[in-house]
Amino acid sequence: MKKTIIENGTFLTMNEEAPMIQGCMVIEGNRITYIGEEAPLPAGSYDERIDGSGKLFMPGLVNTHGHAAMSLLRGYGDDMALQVWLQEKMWPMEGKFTAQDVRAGTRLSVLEMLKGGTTTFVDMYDHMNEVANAAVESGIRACLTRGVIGLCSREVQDAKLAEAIAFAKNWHGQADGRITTMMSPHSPYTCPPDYIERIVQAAHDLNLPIHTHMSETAREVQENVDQYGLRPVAHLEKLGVFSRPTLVAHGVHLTDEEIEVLKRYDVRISHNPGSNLKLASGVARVPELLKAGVLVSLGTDGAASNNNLDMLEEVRLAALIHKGVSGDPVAVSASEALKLGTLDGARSIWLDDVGALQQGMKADFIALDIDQPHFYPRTNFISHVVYSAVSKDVTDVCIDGRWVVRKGECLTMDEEKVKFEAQQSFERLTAL
Ligand SMILES: CSC[C@H]1O[C@@H](n2cnc3c(O)ncnc32)[C@H](O)[C@@H]1O
Ligand SMILES: [Zn+2]
Repeated sequence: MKKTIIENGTFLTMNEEAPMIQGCMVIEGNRITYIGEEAPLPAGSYDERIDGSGKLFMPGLVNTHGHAAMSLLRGYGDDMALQVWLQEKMWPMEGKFTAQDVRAGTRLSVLEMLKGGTTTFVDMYDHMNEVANAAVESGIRACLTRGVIGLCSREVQDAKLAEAIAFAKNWHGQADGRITTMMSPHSPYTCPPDYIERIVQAAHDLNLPIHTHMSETAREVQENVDQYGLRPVAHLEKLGVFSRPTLVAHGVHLTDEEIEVLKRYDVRISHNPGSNLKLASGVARVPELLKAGVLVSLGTDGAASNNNLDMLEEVRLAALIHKGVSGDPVAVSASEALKLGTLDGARSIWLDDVGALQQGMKADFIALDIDQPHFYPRTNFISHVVYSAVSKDVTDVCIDGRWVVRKGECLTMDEEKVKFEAQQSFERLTAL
């Protein structure tokens, strides 16, 4: 098994016992086997020695909600509210997407995410074999789910559910365990109650978690009350969704009581600050969720509502917006925000061995070039990463012990080809 040592590095570990280490880290196969001030073995004992001076090493960022293929629609429907944006812009265009388009859009997104330091992403979409193949090819870690919208005939519902089940079964644990799967009713407003119940049953049968959009806008909450007499949290609780491990995207409009319900069921919330701001959906009650002990993580959502997949930006937004709306400068601290984007992201998708630089953890980490003006003076690197760093600072990315980005270049994907094919797909779609 190959043994690599990174020497003379600055390590931001996300391990509370030793948050910052100046020293070295050893990787054997796909695991971190040592991190500390002194090298554990003589220099000649390693297959590879990497000089980490001038670099900050930290866990890879974990993007817990998105629709990668939607990068094809970046800039296609700006400055609109969610329902209008979905109905008038996204769904008509997505209706024209072929598997090839999903492949092109997903590969573009994966390239962007890798270069910006994201090592794991969650994706809910259609044509998911293309998404899984992009994960295999690129080396990224992924938690994937065929999202289903049930506003269609029973036959089409059946076909979509069968496809979601087959996808989840076939891909769970693939790519050396880098791929895991979930089951996804898109939302309470796009899936009739009996369809949600059938998806929950399938998740039980497959022993898989559920991922869904919920309580993203005030309008959605009101319409749920009008249609079903319940707010979305009570509605999904009644349909048994929370009887499965659940990751909810958005959760913007929640009452104190609903936060308690989510805590009781250990439901996890993917906070998508950039997308929520852009779609004017509101600001999630993250300080209250954290105070109640709900596990919160960060997501970009699709690039059509963000409009990038820059997780460092989401970390910064998470640290900033809650100060702004509450008037409390410690509403979400820098270290809390960074935890949401790394360790808690991994925990939110039930990955217990990624998200920190620690002995025994999977080797999913990134390096930032800290020999730049905005990282000086070298005082508090947690502060510098959250408030000063930009995605361009990411120079190297290692996932599952494999380098996928070195010196800013993706080693697993042909960048020019990926960009060309995405442009071609967009042009074909808009010409139709
Ligand atoms: C069934 S595949 C996923 C589906 O979700 C749509 N989508 C993208 N962003 C959002 C969002 O913020 N809220 C709800 N739905 C969203 C996307 O267009 C796909 O159709
Ligand atoms: Zn979404």
